[in-house]
Amino acid sequence: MRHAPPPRQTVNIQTTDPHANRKGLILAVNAGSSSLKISLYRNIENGTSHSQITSEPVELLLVSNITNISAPPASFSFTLGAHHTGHQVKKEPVDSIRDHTSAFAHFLDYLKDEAKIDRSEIVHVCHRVVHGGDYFEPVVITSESYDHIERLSDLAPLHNGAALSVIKTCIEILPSATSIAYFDTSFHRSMPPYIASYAIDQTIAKKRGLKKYGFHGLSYAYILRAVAAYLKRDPNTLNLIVMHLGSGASVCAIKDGKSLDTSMGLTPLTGLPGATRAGGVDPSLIFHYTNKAGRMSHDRSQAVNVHVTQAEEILNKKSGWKAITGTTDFGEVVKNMKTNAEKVAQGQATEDEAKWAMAFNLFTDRVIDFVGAYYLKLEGKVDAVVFSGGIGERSVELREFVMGKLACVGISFDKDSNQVVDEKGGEVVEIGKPEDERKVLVCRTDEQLEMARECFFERAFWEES
Ligand SMILES: Nc1ncnc2c1ncn2[C@@H]1O[C@H](COP(=O)(O)OP(=O)(O)O)[C@@H](O)[C@H]1O
Ligand SMILES: CC(=O)OP(=O)(O)O
Ligand SMILES: [Mg+2]
Repeated sequence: MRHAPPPRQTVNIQTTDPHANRKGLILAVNAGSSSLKISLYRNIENGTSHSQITSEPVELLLVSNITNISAPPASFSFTLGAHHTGHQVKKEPVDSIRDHTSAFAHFLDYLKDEAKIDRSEIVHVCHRVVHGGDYFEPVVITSESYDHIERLSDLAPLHNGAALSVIKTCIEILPSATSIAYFDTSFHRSMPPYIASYAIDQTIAKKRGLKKYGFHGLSYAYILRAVAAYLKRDPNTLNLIVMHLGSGASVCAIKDGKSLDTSMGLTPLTGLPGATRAGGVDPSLIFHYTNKAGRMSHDRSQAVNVHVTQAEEILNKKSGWKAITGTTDFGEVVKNMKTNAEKVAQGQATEDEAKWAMAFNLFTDRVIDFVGAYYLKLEGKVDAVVFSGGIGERSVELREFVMGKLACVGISFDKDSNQVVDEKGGEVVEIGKPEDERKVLVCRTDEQLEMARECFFERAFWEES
């Protein structure tokens, strides 16, 4: 069984390794529910016969973030060099971006015109694929693996279809590059069967693969590695409660460096609410919401075949804080909540004014449900509580709320440090009290780097290229 990969701070490449010559560029593509994040890397160890790699094996050449894909106009950014220190060529709303395919096409134009990168230099394209089913290891895209991912699209309707549409484009436009799928589900294979199973007929469950898979695994693997490096600890000794809070949000309990439990399930729908996702609801709710729950949805916004019922469409695309407030942007939710705070406190807010606090309170309430449960599951032995994802990394208010609740178990945070996270560089920022053994951290997750790094270290991929 392959667990979370060990830290790769120091790696030996043997002189005799015939595959040490790992030349070429790696493109890493992360199709999130509302975003497409693309990073291009160059291998630092080009052609070296023997070396000690002391930091990342790959160097970031450029990064493009396309956000708000599900709530147009999408915002497109293109930065040469690293995220925060690089030279931003462009950041603008782009009307022509309506889905992940058009977002990727827009990126390719910039790659050629602005970065002057010859596409033929790209040897591998790593794709984040959210649902891998029983595929755990990264796989080269062949017609068989493509079909496998396509069959799973119905179990990740906001994701697998989007990833496949980008994979299709890559196969057509970058024919000399190998497309490789990396799965979010892989990290959670360590969940014990009693945690991963649902209390249903086990014969049917096994036959149909009806169990908890868990998602955001590339992010959790990256965070585990980054936190271990920051704390100077062996990742296999770490117990963490990690919150990945973005348009899709989940919490993971990591015990001894392995996923013990996570809040998403068979699909990325359950657990916490998301931008357009309901999160966990009583399954009966949907039959009271609509009498067409079982009918197929007519939504054809996905480029590849995704077959979902109206129930799934409502709960995945027409719910979440978008349904409560009208916006998918949690930053807006927080801003408007603060504007209306006084009226809400005085009981004088209209429903329209109170909806922002309602969305914030509902979301954070569910976050602490899982944090509390995982604290007990880890028997209080927690080395660090980690905030991550677009909301976890940026929302001072959300972190303050969650940390306020954790005070009752003695995990405290520093209010001032929490305020200035945005101003600090680095992948991990500490917001706990320095003297506390149990750390409170914000980790800027990077699923693209996780894939590129794994790709660099996988000899088989370089043998094939
Ligand atoms: N300043 C902010 N405060 C709170 N939430 C924010 C802020 N900025 C961005 N966000 C939220 O982060 C989300 C994006 O998170 P991210 O993890 O990047 O998304 P995805 O789930 O698509 O990968 C946005 O949709 C928005 O809701
Ligand atoms: C699994 C999932 O919900 O991913 P994202 O948050 O990127 O949409
Ligand atoms: Mg994401």
